[in-house]
Amino acid sequence: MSYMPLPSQQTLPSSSVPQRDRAQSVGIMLPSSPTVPLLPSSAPETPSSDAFYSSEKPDGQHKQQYAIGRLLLRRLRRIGAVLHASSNKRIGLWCLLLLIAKLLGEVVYYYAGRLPSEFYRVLGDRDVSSFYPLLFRCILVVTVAGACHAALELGGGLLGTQVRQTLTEYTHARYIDEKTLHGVATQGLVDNPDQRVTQDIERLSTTLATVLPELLLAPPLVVYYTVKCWNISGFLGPLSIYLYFIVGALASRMAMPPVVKQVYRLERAEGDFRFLSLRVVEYAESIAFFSGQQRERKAADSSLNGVISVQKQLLWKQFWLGLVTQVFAYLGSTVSYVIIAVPIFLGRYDDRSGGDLSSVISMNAFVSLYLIYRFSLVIEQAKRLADVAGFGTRIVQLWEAADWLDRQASEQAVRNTEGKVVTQGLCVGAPRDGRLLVSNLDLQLGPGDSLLITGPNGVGKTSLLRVLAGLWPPASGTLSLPAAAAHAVFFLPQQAYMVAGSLREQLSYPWTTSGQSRVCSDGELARVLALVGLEHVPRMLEGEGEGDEQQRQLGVYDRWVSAQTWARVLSPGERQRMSIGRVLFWRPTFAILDECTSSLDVAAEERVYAAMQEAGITVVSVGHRAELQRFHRRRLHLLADGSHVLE
Ligand SMILES: Nc1ncnc2c1ncn2[C@@H]1O[C@H](COP(=O)(O)OP(=O)(O)OP(=O)(O)O)[C@@H](O)[C@H]1O
Repeated sequence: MSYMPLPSQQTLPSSSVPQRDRAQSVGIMLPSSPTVPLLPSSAPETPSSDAFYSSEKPDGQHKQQYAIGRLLLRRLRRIGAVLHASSNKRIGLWCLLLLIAKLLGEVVYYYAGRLPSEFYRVLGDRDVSSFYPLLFRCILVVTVAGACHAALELGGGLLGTQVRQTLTEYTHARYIDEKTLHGVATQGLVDNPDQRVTQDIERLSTTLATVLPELLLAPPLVVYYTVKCWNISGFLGPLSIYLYFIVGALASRMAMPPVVKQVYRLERAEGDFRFLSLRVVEYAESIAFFSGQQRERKAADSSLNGVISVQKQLLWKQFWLGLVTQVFAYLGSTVSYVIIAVPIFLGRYDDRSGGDLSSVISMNAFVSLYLIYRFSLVIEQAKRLADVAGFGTRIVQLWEAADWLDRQASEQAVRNTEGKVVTQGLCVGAPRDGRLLVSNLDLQLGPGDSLLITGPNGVGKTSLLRVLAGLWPPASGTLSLPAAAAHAVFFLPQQAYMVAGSLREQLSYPWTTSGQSRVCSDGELARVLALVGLEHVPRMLEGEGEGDEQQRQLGVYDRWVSAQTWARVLSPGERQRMSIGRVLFWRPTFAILDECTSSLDVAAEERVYAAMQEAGITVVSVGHRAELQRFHRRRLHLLADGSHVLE
């Protein structure tokens, strides 16, 4: 037996403050305590992104603004790199087709733009013989323009879906993995991750599909029309248009950052609002028992008010941005008059008269207006770019949280081939306030060394299990886990998780471990169900899917059942038994059980523990009942000051 007294309120000496700053700087939300080294030393050095989202001015420093701009660019570049590296070749194909349609559309638009001046000339000269061919050309041009427009819409939509699929699959691969899902959920690294995956990626993809062709096509068209404009009015024309563009771009650049921040804040507020609505449904019974409807209604209204208020602020920020872009769009036509006026007042067309002069003026006006239009289109993209920046930031933050957790994972767990759980000087800290929960734990558990962890509420039992399961990093010390952990260690939380699927899938969840699936007979499943006292469940499912011919043809173990139905028809105790059934099905070397029998009566608890013992599974349990001790060879008692007693 070892006993390690420690002074109370002890905290861990650590170098976590700069690490925390660095993680927050990439937009990962971390607990405020500076004492627990949750962050890796290799986190990237970036400016504080808090300034990026909040409405407060980032100290008014240009340097910081510049750094935030660089951070934003880096994040957008990362999205570009993911799309570029993707095996989804259709993205490139749709991009190319979209560009071709856009280019064709521009050529047709150019010809359509010349038609009025030609009509002026033909009508001015009363030239009937030229009128009909011109009319025919007009119909042809309009038809091709319509086809190009429809093709652009289709191409844009298809490109958007391909981009969405690629980014979502990449995000799934980064987010739904061994560590990230749990880390993001329990450490609250980013807000509303579900919304980032489902909504933000969709919005980013749709907006990107609209913005990309405009921006890609802008440079060659601008060069082409600059040359044309130069021919009409000399260098003064393009010069005044370029000046107009530079002032417009600078003005919209100034109005854009507040919109980006606000888009980000609105997404967050929307996510919180949706989360609240989901919770009301999930906890409908608790709310009904407490008669808490009034309070829930108030909370829902208040969350809605939050969303509306941020939405209004966004509308105002967009108003200023819209004002700049629209004023510049309209100013463009005024600039075009100046450009047309210059050669006229210089007397360049003095030899022309009547219809001829008006057709030349109309043609020149079109060329200069078109150049201005191209530039104002670029300025107008500012609003969409602000959306891209806001959504993109939220998506990449999730990837950055995954990167950060990956680095933690690679630093924390060593694997051993002896199939043991070994800790040396292991310290566990509370994530939020940095309190030391467990200190200097030296433990060696081999197969058969079952351990019961006890201690008062909130002392750190679950936190220790998370560290032992390799889900959380230790604050300090070393941890060695059996190799091929997925097969060797099973972790059961207190709240049983019911998946959507058949009884076979429910019991054999997660269907594969260490990349291997297990084929099992109905008889084997019935045996496992009997061990945990759920032999009645197949009978309960006999009526399932009655109206569905396909379902009825399936055996009772294979009928599909929704997750809601599972949660509704099984009591909390039955759900816990089902979850223990999975352990008996997979027979891992170690099962780490976090009060996962809390809803079972004493007899049922003893029955499942006996079954696990018989199956040769070594259990590491957290539990409060004294009866549990006889199923464990060792006991670890945690004390509130971070010390422990190991027997
Ligand atoms: N995800 C988290 N984020 C921040 N703080 C946490 C988190 N999980 C646990 N804590 C804090 O760490 C401390 C230990 O919690 P833990 O759940 O490990 O206690 P426990 O001994 O398992 O409690 P109980 O007996 O009630 O289950 C608590 O003060 C808790 O508030």
